[in-house]
Amino acid sequence: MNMVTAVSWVRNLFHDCIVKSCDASLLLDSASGIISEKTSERSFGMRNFKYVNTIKAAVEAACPLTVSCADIVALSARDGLAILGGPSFEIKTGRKDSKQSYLADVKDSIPNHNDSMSLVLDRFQSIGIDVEGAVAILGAHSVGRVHCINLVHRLYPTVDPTLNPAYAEYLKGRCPTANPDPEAVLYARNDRETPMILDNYYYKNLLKNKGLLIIDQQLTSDPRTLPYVEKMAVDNGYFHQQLSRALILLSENNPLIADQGEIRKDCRYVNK
Ligand code: HEM
Ligand SMILES: [Ca+2]
Ligand SMILES: [Ca+2]
Repeated sequence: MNMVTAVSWVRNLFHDCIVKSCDASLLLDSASGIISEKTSERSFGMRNFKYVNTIKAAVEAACPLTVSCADIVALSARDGLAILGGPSFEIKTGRKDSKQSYLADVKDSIPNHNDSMSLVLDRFQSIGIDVEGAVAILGAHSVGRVHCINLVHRLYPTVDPTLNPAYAEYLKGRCPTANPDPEAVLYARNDRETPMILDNYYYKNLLKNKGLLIIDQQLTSDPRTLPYVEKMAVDNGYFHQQLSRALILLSENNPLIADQGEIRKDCRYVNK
Protein backbone atom coordinates (compact mmCIF):
# COMPACT_ATOMS: atom_id res chain seq x y z
CA MET A 1 0.00 0.00 0.00
CA ASN A 2 1.33 3.36 -1.03
CA MET A 3 1.27 5.96 1.75
CA VAL A 4 0.34 8.68 -0.74
CA THR A 5 -2.82 6.75 -1.58
CA ALA A 6 -3.71 6.72 2.12
CA VAL A 7 -3.36 10.51 2.15
CA SER A 8 -5.76 10.77 -0.80
CA TRP A 9 -8.36 8.68 1.00
CA VAL A 10 -8.34 11.03 3.97
CA ARG A 11 -8.92 14.05 1.73
CA ASN A 12 -11.66 12.18 -0.20
CA LEU A 13 -13.69 11.85 3.00
CA PHE A 14 -13.71 15.62 3.52
CA HIS A 15 -14.47 16.53 -0.07
CA ASP A 16 -17.28 14.00 -0.36
CA CYS A 17 -18.96 14.20 3.01
CA ILE A 18 -19.08 17.97 3.44
CA VAL A 19 -20.78 18.40 0.06
CA LYS A 20 -24.44 17.49 0.80
CA SER A 21 -23.81 14.07 2.31
CA CYS A 22 -21.38 11.19 2.63
CA ASP A 23 -22.78 9.79 -0.60
CA ALA A 24 -19.86 9.38 -3.04
CA SER A 25 -21.16 12.35 -5.06
CA LEU A 26 -17.47 13.29 -5.37
CA LEU A 27 -16.64 10.12 -7.27
CA LEU A 28 -19.00 10.63 -10.22
CA ASP A 29 -17.28 11.40 -13.51
CA SER A 30 -18.71 13.87 -16.02
CA ALA A 31 -21.11 11.83 -18.16
CA SER A 32 -24.75 11.86 -19.33
CA GLY A 33 -25.75 15.24 -17.94
CA ILE A 34 -23.56 15.04 -14.83
CA ILE A 35 -20.64 17.40 -14.36
CA SER A 36 -18.17 15.97 -11.90
CA GLU A 37 -17.39 17.65 -8.56
CA LYS A 38 -13.79 16.71 -9.36
CA THR A 39 -13.78 19.53 -11.93
CA SER A 40 -14.27 22.18 -9.21
CA GLU A 41 -11.24 24.34 -8.45
CA ARG A 42 -11.65 23.20 -4.84
CA SER A 43 -10.70 19.70 -5.98
CA PHE A 44 -7.31 20.96 -7.17
CA GLY A 45 -4.56 18.42 -6.49
CA MET A 46 -6.87 15.52 -5.68
CA ARG A 47 -5.40 12.25 -6.86
CA ASN A 48 -5.53 8.46 -6.82
CA PHE A 49 -9.25 8.07 -7.54
CA LYS A 50 -8.36 5.02 -9.61
CA TYR A 51 -7.69 2.99 -6.46
CA VAL A 52 -11.28 3.50 -5.29
CA ASN A 53 -12.33 1.83 -8.53
CA THR A 54 -9.91 -1.02 -7.84
CA ILE A 55 -11.50 -1.57 -4.43
CA LYS A 56 -15.00 -1.34 -5.88
CA ALA A 57 -14.21 -3.89 -8.59
CA ALA A 58 -12.87 -6.34 -6.00
CA VAL A 59 -15.89 -5.85 -3.74
CA GLU A 60 -18.35 -6.24 -6.64
CA ALA A 61 -16.66 -9.47 -7.72
CA ALA A 62 -16.99 -10.91 -4.22
CA CYS A 63 -20.44 -9.59 -3.34
CA PRO A 64 -22.39 -7.70 -6.02
CA LEU A 65 -24.42 -4.54 -5.27
CA THR A 66 -23.89 -4.72 -1.53
CA VAL A 67 -21.17 -2.23 -0.55
CA SER A 68 -21.80 1.37 -1.59
CA CYS A 69 -19.11 3.66 -2.97
CA ALA A 70 -19.88 6.00 -0.06
CA ASP A 71 -18.99 3.24 2.41
CA ILE A 72 -15.78 2.65 0.46
CA VAL A 73 -14.95 6.37 0.83
CA ALA A 74 -15.58 6.20 4.58
CA LEU A 75 -13.82 2.88 5.24
CA SER A 76 -10.80 3.69 3.07
CA ALA A 77 -10.38 6.98 4.95
CA ARG A 78 -10.53 5.10 8.24
CA ASP A 79 -7.88 2.65 7.02
CA GLY A 80 -5.79 5.42 5.49
CA LEU A 81 -5.67 7.21 8.82
CA ALA A 82 -4.53 4.08 10.63
CA ILE A 83 -1.84 3.40 7.99
CA LEU A 84 -0.54 6.95 8.45
CA GLY A 85 -0.20 6.53 12.20
CA GLY A 86 -3.41 8.40 12.94
CA PRO A 87 -6.18 7.22 15.26
CA SER A 88 -8.06 3.93 14.77
CA PHE A 89 -11.81 3.89 15.25
CA GLU A 90 -15.00 2.09 14.28
CA ILE A 91 -17.12 3.55 11.54
CA LYS A 92 -20.76 2.81 10.68
CA THR A 93 -21.72 1.36 7.30
CA GLY A 94 -24.89 1.33 5.22
CA ARG A 95 -24.43 4.59 3.31
CA LYS A 96 -26.14 4.97 -0.07
CA ASP A 97 -24.66 6.55 -3.18
CA SER A 98 -26.11 9.72 -4.67
CA LYS A 99 -27.86 9.72 -8.03
CA GLN A 100 -26.34 13.06 -8.95
CA SER A 101 -23.32 15.27 -8.41
CA TYR A 102 -23.48 18.67 -6.74
CA LEU A 103 -20.83 20.69 -8.52
CA ALA A 104 -22.77 23.91 -7.90
CA ASP A 105 -22.59 23.33 -4.11
CA VAL A 106 -18.89 22.53 -3.88
CA LYS A 107 -17.64 26.10 -3.52
CA ASP A 108 -20.19 26.92 -0.83
CA SER A 109 -19.43 23.72 1.07
CA ILE A 110 -15.65 23.51 0.92
CA PRO A 111 -13.88 26.65 2.14
CA ASN A 112 -11.04 28.23 0.17
CA HIS A 113 -7.45 28.16 1.47
CA ASN A 114 -7.59 31.87 2.33
CA ASP A 115 -11.12 32.12 3.77
CA SER A 116 -11.69 33.55 7.24
CA MET A 117 -11.69 31.37 10.33
CA SER A 118 -15.27 32.46 11.05
CA LEU A 119 -16.41 31.07 7.71
CA VAL A 120 -14.54 27.82 8.29
CA LEU A 121 -15.93 27.39 11.82
CA ASP A 122 -19.45 28.08 10.51
CA ARG A 123 -19.05 25.45 7.82
CA PHE A 124 -18.00 22.81 10.32
CA GLN A 125 -20.66 23.91 12.80
CA SER A 126 -23.30 23.39 10.11
CA ILE A 127 -22.46 19.67 10.04
CA GLY A 128 -22.28 19.39 13.82
CA ILE A 129 -18.52 19.80 14.31
CA ASP A 130 -17.69 22.24 17.11
CA VAL A 131 -14.62 24.49 17.41
CA GLU A 132 -12.53 21.83 19.16
CA GLY A 133 -13.44 19.32 16.44
CA ALA A 134 -12.70 21.83 13.68
CA VAL A 135 -9.22 22.47 15.08
CA ALA A 136 -8.60 18.72 15.22
CA ILE A 137 -9.92 17.97 11.73
CA LEU A 138 -7.62 20.53 10.12
CA GLY A 139 -4.83 18.44 11.65
CA ALA A 140 -5.34 16.21 8.58
CA HIS A 141 -2.91 18.72 7.07
CA SER A 142 -0.20 16.94 9.06
CA VAL A 143 0.26 14.81 5.91
CA GLY A 144 0.33 15.41 2.16
CA ARG A 145 1.26 18.36 0.04
CA VAL A 146 0.22 21.82 -1.13
CA HIS A 147 0.93 23.02 -4.67
CA CYS A 148 2.79 26.29 -5.10
CA ILE A 149 -0.26 27.88 -6.68
CA ASN A 150 -1.87 27.82 -3.21
CA LEU A 151 1.25 29.27 -1.53
CA VAL A 152 2.85 31.91 -3.71
CA HIS A 153 0.56 34.72 -2.59
CA ARG A 154 2.15 34.29 0.88
CA LEU A 155 5.68 34.61 -0.57
CA TYR A 156 5.47 37.21 -3.38
CA PRO A 157 5.78 40.13 -3.82
CA THR A 158 6.38 40.34 -0.06
CA VAL A 159 6.47 37.61 2.55
CA ASP A 160 3.34 37.29 4.69
CA PRO A 161 4.36 38.68 8.13
CA THR A 162 2.61 35.77 9.86
CA LEU A 163 5.00 33.34 8.14
CA ASN A 164 8.24 32.31 9.87
CA PRO A 165 11.01 34.08 7.85
CA ALA A 166 13.35 31.10 7.69
CA TYR A 167 10.49 28.88 6.62
CA ALA A 168 9.50 31.44 4.00
CA GLU A 169 13.02 31.18 2.53
CA TYR A 170 12.69 27.41 2.38
CA LEU A 171 9.29 27.72 0.70
CA LYS A 172 10.70 30.15 -1.85
CA GLY A 173 13.16 27.41 -2.75
CA ARG A 174 10.26 25.03 -3.30
CA CYS A 175 8.26 27.66 -5.19
CA PRO A 176 10.83 29.89 -6.95
CA THR A 177 8.45 32.09 -8.93
CA ALA A 178 5.29 34.07 -8.26
CA ASN A 179 3.53 32.44 -11.19
CA PRO A 180 4.06 28.70 -11.00
CA ASP A 181 3.53 26.76 -14.19
CA PRO A 182 0.39 24.71 -13.50
CA GLU A 183 1.89 21.83 -15.46
CA ALA A 184 5.12 21.77 -13.46
CA VAL A 185 3.67 20.16 -10.29
CA LEU A 186 5.65 22.31 -7.88
CA TYR A 187 4.63 21.72 -4.29
CA ALA A 188 5.71 21.79 -0.65
CA ARG A 189 5.09 19.15 1.98
CA ASN A 190 2.30 20.06 4.37
CA ASP A 191 4.44 19.12 7.36
CA ARG A 192 8.17 19.16 6.80
CA GLU A 193 8.91 17.32 10.07
CA THR A 194 6.77 14.18 9.64
CA PRO A 195 5.20 14.54 6.17
CA MET A 196 3.62 11.10 6.07
CA ILE A 197 2.58 10.70 9.72
CA LEU A 198 -0.75 11.96 10.94
CA ASP A 199 0.58 13.38 14.19
CA ASN A 200 0.49 16.65 16.13
CA TYR A 201 3.54 18.17 14.40
CA TYR A 202 0.97 20.17 12.46
CA TYR A 203 0.18 22.13 15.66
CA LYS A 204 3.81 22.40 16.76
CA ASN A 205 4.53 23.89 13.32
CA LEU A 206 1.66 26.36 13.63
CA LEU A 207 3.04 27.62 16.94
CA LYS A 208 6.34 28.33 15.12
CA ASN A 209 4.48 30.22 12.38
CA LYS A 210 5.10 27.40 9.93
CA GLY A 211 1.52 26.93 8.82
CA LEU A 212 1.32 26.44 5.07
CA LEU A 213 -2.12 27.71 4.13
CA ILE A 214 -3.59 30.94 5.47
CA ILE A 215 -6.39 28.87 6.91
CA ASP A 216 -3.87 26.72 8.83
CA GLN A 217 -1.98 29.66 10.31
CA GLN A 218 -5.17 31.47 11.32
CA LEU A 219 -5.76 28.74 13.92
CA THR A 220 -3.13 30.48 16.05
CA SER A 221 -4.32 34.04 15.50
CA ASP A 222 -7.94 33.36 16.43
CA PRO A 223 -8.61 33.36 20.19
CA ARG A 224 -11.37 30.76 19.73
CA THR A 225 -9.01 28.18 18.25
CA LEU A 226 -5.57 28.97 19.76
CA PRO A 227 -6.19 27.22 23.12
CA TYR A 228 -6.97 23.93 21.32
CA VAL A 229 -3.89 24.31 19.10
CA GLU A 230 -1.74 24.71 22.20
CA LYS A 231 -3.28 21.65 23.82
CA MET A 232 -3.01 19.49 20.69
CA ALA A 233 0.62 20.55 20.16
CA VAL A 234 1.62 18.96 23.45
CA ASP A 235 -0.76 15.99 23.53
CA ASN A 236 -0.95 13.70 20.49
CA GLY A 237 -3.43 11.40 22.25
CA TYR A 238 -5.83 14.27 22.82
CA PHE A 239 -5.42 15.35 19.17
CA HIS A 240 -6.18 11.82 17.93
CA GLN A 241 -9.20 11.53 20.20
CA GLN A 242 -10.68 14.81 18.93
CA LEU A 243 -9.80 13.95 15.34
CA SER A 244 -11.65 10.62 15.61
CA ARG A 245 -14.70 12.32 17.05
CA ALA A 246 -14.77 14.94 14.29
CA LEU A 247 -14.17 12.46 11.47
CA ILE A 248 -16.99 10.19 12.67
CA LEU A 249 -19.34 13.21 12.60
CA LEU A 250 -18.09 14.07 9.10
CA SER A 251 -18.55 10.48 7.90
CA GLU A 252 -22.16 10.45 9.14
CA ASN A 253 -23.15 13.78 7.62
CA ASN A 254 -26.71 13.83 6.28
CA PRO A 255 -27.04 10.17 5.18
CA LEU A 256 -29.34 9.32 2.29
CA ILE A 257 -32.32 7.29 3.35
CA ALA A 258 -34.54 4.71 1.63
CA ASP A 259 -34.69 5.32 -2.12
CA GLN A 260 -32.85 8.66 -2.04
CA GLY A 261 -29.76 6.74 -3.02
CA GLU A 262 -28.55 3.54 -4.61
CA ILE A 263 -25.57 1.22 -4.53
CA ARG A 264 -23.60 2.07 -7.64
CA LYS A 265 -22.14 -0.70 -9.75
CA ASP A 266 -19.30 1.57 -10.79
CA CYS A 267 -18.37 4.51 -8.54
CA ARG A 268 -17.88 6.77 -11.57
CA TYR A 269 -21.43 6.46 -12.93
CA VAL A 270 -24.97 6.31 -11.64
CA ASN A 271 -26.71 3.00 -12.36
CA LYS A 272 -28.57 2.79 -15.68
C1 HEM B 1 -11.12 24.79 5.78
C2 HEM B 1 -10.92 23.60 5.43
C3 HEM B 1 -9.89 23.16 4.44
C4 HEM B 1 -9.28 23.83 3.41
C5 HEM B 1 -9.50 25.27 2.99
C6 HEM B 1 -8.36 22.91 2.79
C7 HEM B 1 -7.55 23.21 1.71
C8 HEM B 1 -6.59 22.37 1.19
C9 HEM B 1 -5.67 22.73 0.14
C10 HEM B 1 -5.64 24.07 -0.60
C11 HEM B 1 -4.85 21.67 -0.07
C12 HEM B 1 -3.70 21.57 -1.08
C13 HEM B 1 -4.17 21.12 -2.42
C14 HEM B 1 -3.02 21.10 -3.40
O1 HEM B 1 -2.44 22.19 -3.63
O2 HEM B 1 -2.67 20.03 -3.94
C15 HEM B 1 -5.25 20.62 0.86
C16 HEM B 1 -4.66 19.40 0.97
C17 HEM B 1 -5.11 18.38 1.79
N1 HEM B 1 -6.21 18.43 2.60
FE1 HEM B 1 -7.29 20.08 3.05
N2 HEM B 1 -8.43 21.71 3.44
C18 HEM B 1 -9.34 21.81 4.44
C19 HEM B 1 -9.73 20.82 5.30
C20 HEM B 1 -9.34 19.51 5.22
C21 HEM B 1 -9.91 18.42 5.98
C22 HEM B 1 -11.06 18.57 6.99
C23 HEM B 1 -9.27 17.29 5.60
C24 HEM B 1 -9.47 15.87 6.04
C25 HEM B 1 -10.17 15.47 7.05
C26 HEM B 1 -8.25 17.68 4.64
C27 HEM B 1 -7.33 16.84 4.07
C28 HEM B 1 -6.34 17.22 3.21
C29 HEM B 1 -5.26 16.33 2.80
C30 HEM B 1 -5.01 14.91 3.28
C31 HEM B 1 -4.48 17.07 1.90
C32 HEM B 1 -3.22 16.59 1.16
C33 HEM B 1 -3.62 15.96 -0.15
C34 HEM B 1 -2.50 15.32 -0.96
O3 HEM B 1 -1.33 15.45 -0.60
O4 HEM B 1 -2.84 14.68 -1.97
N3 HEM B 1 -8.33 19.03 4.42
N4 HEM B 1 -6.31 21.09 1.60
CA1 LIG C 1 -21.14 14.20 -1.15
CA1 LIG D 1 2.91 14.98 10.33
